[in-house]
Amino acid sequence: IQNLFIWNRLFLLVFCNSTESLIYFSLAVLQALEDGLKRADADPSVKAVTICGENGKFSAGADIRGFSSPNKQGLGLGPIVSLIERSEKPVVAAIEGIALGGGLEVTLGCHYRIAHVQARMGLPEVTIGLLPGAEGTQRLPRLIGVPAALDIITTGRHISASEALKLGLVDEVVEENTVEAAIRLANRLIGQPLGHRRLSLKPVPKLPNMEAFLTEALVKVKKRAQGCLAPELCFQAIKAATEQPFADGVRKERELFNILLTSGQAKALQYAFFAERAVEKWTTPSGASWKTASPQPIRKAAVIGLGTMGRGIVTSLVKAKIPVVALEQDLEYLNTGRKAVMLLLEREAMKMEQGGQTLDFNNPARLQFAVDFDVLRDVDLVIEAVFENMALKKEIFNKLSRICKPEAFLCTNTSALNIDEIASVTSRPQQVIGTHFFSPAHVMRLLEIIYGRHTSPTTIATAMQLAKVMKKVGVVVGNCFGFVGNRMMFPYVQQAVFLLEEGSRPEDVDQVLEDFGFKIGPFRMSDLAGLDVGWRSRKDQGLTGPTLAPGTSARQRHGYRYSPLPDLLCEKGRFGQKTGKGWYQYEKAGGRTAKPDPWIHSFLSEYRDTHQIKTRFIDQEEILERCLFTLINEGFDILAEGIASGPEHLDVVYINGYGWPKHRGGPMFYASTVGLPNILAKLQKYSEIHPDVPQLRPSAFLKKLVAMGNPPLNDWMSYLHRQSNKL
Ligand SMILES: CCCCCCC/C=C/C(=O)SCCNC(=O)CCNC(=O)[C@H](O)C(C)(C)COP(=O)(O)OP(=O)(O)OC[C@H]1O[C@@H](n2cnc3c(N)ncnc32)[C@H](O)[C@@H]1OP(=O)(O)O
Repeated sequence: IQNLFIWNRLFLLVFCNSTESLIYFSLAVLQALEDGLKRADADPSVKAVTICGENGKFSAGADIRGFSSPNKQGLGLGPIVSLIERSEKPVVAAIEGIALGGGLEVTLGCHYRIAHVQARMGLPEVTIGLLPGAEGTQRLPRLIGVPAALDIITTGRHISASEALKLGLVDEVVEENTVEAAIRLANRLIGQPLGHRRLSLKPVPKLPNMEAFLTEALVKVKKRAQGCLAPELCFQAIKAATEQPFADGVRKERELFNILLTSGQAKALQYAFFAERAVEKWTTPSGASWKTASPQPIRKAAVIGLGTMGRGIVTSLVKAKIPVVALEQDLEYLNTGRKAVMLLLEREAMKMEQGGQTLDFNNPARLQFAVDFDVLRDVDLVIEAVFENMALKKEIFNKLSRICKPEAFLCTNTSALNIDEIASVTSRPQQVIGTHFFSPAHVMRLLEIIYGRHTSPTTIATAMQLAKVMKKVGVVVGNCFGFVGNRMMFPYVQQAVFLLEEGSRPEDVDQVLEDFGFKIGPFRMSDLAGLDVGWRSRKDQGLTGPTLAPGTSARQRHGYRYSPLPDLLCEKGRFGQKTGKGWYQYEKAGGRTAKPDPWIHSFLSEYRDTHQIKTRFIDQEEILERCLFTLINEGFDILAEGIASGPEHLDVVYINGYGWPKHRGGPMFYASTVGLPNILAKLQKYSEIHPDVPQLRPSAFLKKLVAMGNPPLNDWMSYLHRQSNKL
């Protein structure tokens, strides 16, 4: 390649056992980049430079692990980007695969950018609690303007090559070999002036109403951030670009970057990034994992029940391009379900069209509706999503076991029911598995995958593969009441209700938890989900309703504290949003705006009078600690019982399914930041005050970890194994 200096073999990280490579900067890569540029500059035979990645991928940016190491890798990238920009020889970036974070910032130093049509670009630093700290917050607004730069930097979203071209982020999009196209362009550029292509020398394009635009944008950014610091600091860095010369803007960017780098939020978000990837590598206590099991292909699936969950699941399968049969019990239910599914799919198709994609769902080979179980004979996998009722589920599974082909997998969408009991009525318990979707199922990313006593590794692998194809985060967990998510949620909600008995109001409790970062507090959540759901479950468990033994104390069950408050609300027809009244009042049945309800306030004070409970002021600290620490305490029991194979699993469940603020890393990560001795001490304190609440009694595993000196989260599970070995 005569007059060109081809930058190649720079970024290489071989991952998994595939031949693909994902590239991110290490110190060695930075050094090589700097040395090479200097050599290219000094060598008169080099007339132009092309920078590309290897194996069809440009760069995934800096090594995220490097940010938490004392020797912070990637920090020297800004000066190298400047060095590229200053080069007297034209430098062209050939973007293939991905150019993310520092990878994209390198291309902003280049004088021209060519992207392959399938390339994706972005500055996702905000998602790991940082900002584009290699001068990206100063160059991008100069290239594509403030509104587009703000959007890309504060959301961290990936953009396609065609969007990048429209925005002016790249100069050309090619379908053929990108590196060759870049070399051709570089050849044409030799000897041409480059000054106008150096972004640091350009002004930020003016807006007629920049000040007003920025004021409004900040409000939006803050609202979306929900307590996360990085989006606001990204905003500040871009604002600096609009107000200050390039060099001062870079100084400001560095200052803001350092604030973020040393913040707990960046650590939490980076932990969450790796936690999500760690749960993909599932294992079970018996040693099953990807290494021991291969997923089976799912060429056709079925969904039984077209209620809220079934509709979302069908939509997810269609989006994943898996042919699906949707089944209902009769034509009336089928028609209602069909209309609802088609509406969801139309909305999804519209959203996808905006991103240049299509969704084919009007083809009967892709989506079929039926009432007859016989159509299930040839499906590879069934997801049952009927009403949460054991007898009904068992009846369906028994039927499925007789009708479906022997190799078909049978999944149940349940939030708490026993997988083994459901599997027991089939002739293939090894192919029965729980798939707990979260509502709305076509939106929520979490999929709890619950193996029973007889579930085979192949079935787990197939369910995990299905999650991946549906672009969901599958988390493999063991079988127990409520599995991981709901089991941890029970003590949290229970404490919230106990706090009402003692003196709080629903809006006080919600406010504290929303200030902590939850999307919605427990009472708003309960109103949204419907209070009748829990009521039905408590009736099934004999905790309330006609099966309750006469003479049972109103506030005790099985010798422990019980609050009948949610049951009393249901008896009054207050089911939440759907009836227009619950813990809050709404403008109408189905309304969404929660308003504190004076009726609830007087109902609570009458309740306290009836039960001779002295109303007391409960401060924010107590609300937060009692709700969160009982949830975390349950998490330690779950780990000790082997229901989940590590704390990351619990954290991924909570971040993706329960609105836990990601910038706090998940409940178990949060526990590690609060310090286990502190959590233990508080649980001990509250447990002494409320001895009739077993959920406040510290878990033996938590006590063990404190006794072992509060080890880091990564080491927790090793203490558990040591403990079991001794036993
Ligand atoms: C004065 C201050 C100056 C500061 C200068 C700062 C300069 C630059 C900062 C940055 O660049 S920050 C990093 C920005 N980049 C990202 O956030 C990208 C993160 N990665 C992804 O989004 C995805 O991994 C992907 C690149 C889109 C690929 O997705 P895919 O689904 O194909 O694979 P994964 O399973 O996600 O990843 C495979 C494997 O690779 C690991 N990995 C990916 N990216 C990084 C990274 N940037 N650093 C470290 N490790 C990375 C990922 O964890 C997986 O590892 P394993 O689980 O297989 O071990």
